[in-house]
Amino acid sequence: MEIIPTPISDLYVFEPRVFGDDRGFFFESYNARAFERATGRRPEFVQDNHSRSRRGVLRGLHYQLGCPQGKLVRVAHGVVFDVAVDLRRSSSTFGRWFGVELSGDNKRQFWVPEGFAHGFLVLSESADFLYKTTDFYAPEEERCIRFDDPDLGVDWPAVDAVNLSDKDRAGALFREAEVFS
Ligand SMILES: Cc1cn([C@H]2C[C@H](O)[C@@H](COP(=O)(O)OP(=O)(O)O[C@H]3O[C@@H](C)C(=O)[C@@H](O)[C@H]3O)O2)c(=O)[nH]c1=O
Repeated sequence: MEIIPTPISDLYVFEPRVFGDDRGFFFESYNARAFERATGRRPEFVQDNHSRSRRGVLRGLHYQLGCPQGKLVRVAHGVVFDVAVDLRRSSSTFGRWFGVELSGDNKRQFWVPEGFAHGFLVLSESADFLYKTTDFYAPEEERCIRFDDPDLGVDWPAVDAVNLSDKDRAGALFREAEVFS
């Protein structure tokens, strides 16, 4: 597994070693030892999630204020632009975002630890998005920041139309959002 550091501390992109042969391919989609070597952590993942979205769907930018979740995310089929925003006030990169293309072809994974907001935009006809989380879903703790917040200025790839849930359309401005210490 290749570890690709990012300009934001604790945020990593992983590229697994893929073994292809005439049957197809094999790769380890999670290995606790390799994860610990890369991040210095061996979290207990308690939930695995899978969503499917059409082209132009944008889910985010989401986080849980209480019960914050670290998320190890990947795409099994399709292409997305995946974004994490540092919401840790004490961080030197507070308010900065980082984005990476994740696809069924590049098999890249993105580790988004607790203290970040997370979202993605689907660039292919559809995308199957899979992720492991370090805490359980806690709807009362869910928060959403607008994907197009002017202070964050995330440079999303252009799509014909962005498809948002009602919840995400009502996302907060970054400057008014509750964040982490
Ligand atoms: C996230 C989640 C949703 N649900 C339910 C609630 C709701 O009825 C339905 C759809 O929920 P949402 O619209 O919140 O799903 P979605 O917009 O896909 O939410 C996800 O977005 C990405 C970007 C993340 O980072 C995730 O942590 C999560 O917030 O699924 C669960 O039962 N468990 C869960 O863990």
